[in-house]
Amino acid sequence: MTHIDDDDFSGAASDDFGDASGGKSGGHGHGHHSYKVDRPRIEAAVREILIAVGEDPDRGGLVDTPKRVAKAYAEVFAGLHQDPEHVLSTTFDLDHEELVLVKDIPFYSTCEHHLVPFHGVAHVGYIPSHDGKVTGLSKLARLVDIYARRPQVQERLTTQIVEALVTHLKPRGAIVVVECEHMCMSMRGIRKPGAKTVTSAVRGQLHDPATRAEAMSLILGR
Ligand SMILES: Nc1nc2c(ncn2[C@@H]2O[C@H](COP(=O)(O)OP(=O)(O)OP(=O)(O)O)[C@@H](O)[C@H]2O)c(=O)[nH]1
Ligand SMILES: [Zn+2]
Repeated sequence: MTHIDDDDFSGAASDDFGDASGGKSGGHGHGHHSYKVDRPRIEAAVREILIAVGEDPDRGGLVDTPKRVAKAYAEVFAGLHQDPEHVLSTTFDLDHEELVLVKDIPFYSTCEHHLVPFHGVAHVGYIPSHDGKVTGLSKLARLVDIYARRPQVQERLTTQIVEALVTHLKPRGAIVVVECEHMCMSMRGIRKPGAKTVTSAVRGQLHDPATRAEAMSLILGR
């Protein structure tokens, strides 16, 4: 398999994400990982967890669970093996030097502290520069997924998205706002369902108060 797109999980029977970076090394920021999702290892671990919580991993409803979880993890953590540079390499010659904003991009991520989901929406905007690049709108949503499909914390998710924009599009400014509910705060622990965490990261001209206020009013205006 030479390239994995978000839609390619019909082919999840193959675990080899080895060349998902398009042959480039570096840029994925996870050089210490092997490029493979080791499904048998996940299966063995899940079986252990089932035993450890007091379940019978051999009962009918659970026999295939380790396999299912391994398949699901390969999908949920696929972003570890995907390269943002590759996604943002589709660019257009458009003479647009004003704000481009895709808002309310829904996503699911996994809290790296508890390995339970956190989910919500991301708002991703940038101001192209004359010598910078304009990319396809869907690519901004793909960028969100690449970083969401990893063990994450919300703060890092937010800054990784904005940094990828800065690095690969060289915009005059960039803004990312992420609003999430963390299941680790809803279903366990402090148990506050509905509590929302909002994080933002701005770069370049979006630091300017008027520009930032304009972006924020577009983001928050429902
Ligand atoms: N900053 C940040 N914290 C997070 C995120 N996701 C989960 N957390 C927090 O990570 C913290 C882990 O705290 P610990 O005290 O080590 O773990 P814990 O005993 O399970 O904590 P409780 O959740 O309070 O029960 C908790 O406060 C979580 O709310 C995130 O994306 N960003
Ligand atoms: Zn958590």
